[in-house]
Amino acid sequence: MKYTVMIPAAGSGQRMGAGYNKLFLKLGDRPILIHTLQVFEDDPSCEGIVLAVKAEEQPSIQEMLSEFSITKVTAMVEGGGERQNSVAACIRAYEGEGIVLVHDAARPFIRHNVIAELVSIADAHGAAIAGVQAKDTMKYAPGGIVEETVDREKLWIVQTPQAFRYALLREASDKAVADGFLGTDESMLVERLGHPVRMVESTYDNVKMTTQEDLVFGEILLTRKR
Ligand SMILES: Nc1ccn([C@@H]2O[C@H](COP(=O)(O)OP(=O)(O)OP(=O)(O)O)[C@@H](O)[C@H]2O)c(=O)n1
Ligand SMILES: C[C@](O)(CO)[C@H](O)COP(=O)(O)O
Repeated sequence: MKYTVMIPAAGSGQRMGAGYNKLFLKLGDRPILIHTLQVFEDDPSCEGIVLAVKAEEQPSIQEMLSEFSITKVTAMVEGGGERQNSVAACIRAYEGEGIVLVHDAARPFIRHNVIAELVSIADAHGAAIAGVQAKDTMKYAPGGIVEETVDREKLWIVQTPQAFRYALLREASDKAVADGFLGTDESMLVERLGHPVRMVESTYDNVKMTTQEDLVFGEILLTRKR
């Protein structure tokens, strides 16, 4: 089953503390961004990549794509102030149909089998998102005061990719914009429509490169990948 992937890459990497977009940081011999794009470049089911970038970073990213022979980027759009704005720009720029995935550029270790399962479930049911089951005890503690220990058997730590029938995602994104609603993932926007979203078991190494510690884990994962 073919799909198109939308990849938001227009963040600032504040929590990484590099002083510039963390996607330019190298893992091994290439930038984080290239590791992530390569997964989809190598996937014969991926028909195209829609990339959201900062306007001022477009020239250097274009050079990076050429240097590493990433050929599947069909559109590069300007991102926005929030992740959701960047994803919305990708959604608006896409003129296709069928199944689309949204995947954080900061998650370079996504596996092909998880992608394939997400696409299959989204094709059958409209919406499917990657996640892993919580491993630690989870508590609800507003203001730092424990109110409830939540049954962790029912809790998932949500990741990307998040896969959707394009028409559903477009409707959800447009409604969120119209309502001024800001979510932290695309699933929230689809949930607001009342459409069921299915979890797909991902892997604990599908880590979002967010803070310095994640880079250490990423270098270890790279050695395992070789
Ligand atoms: N306005 C934004 C914010 C984030 N992203 C992208 O969304 C993904 C997940 O966001 P996050 O990990 O939070 O990246 P940053 O926003 O760069 O990190 P921070 O919050 O630490 O600044 C990243 O690939 C990031 O580039 C984006 O395209 N546009
Ligand atoms: C979309 C996401 O990766 C799912 O866990 C997460 O919500 C992104 O959060 P961020 O703060 O924008 O990195």
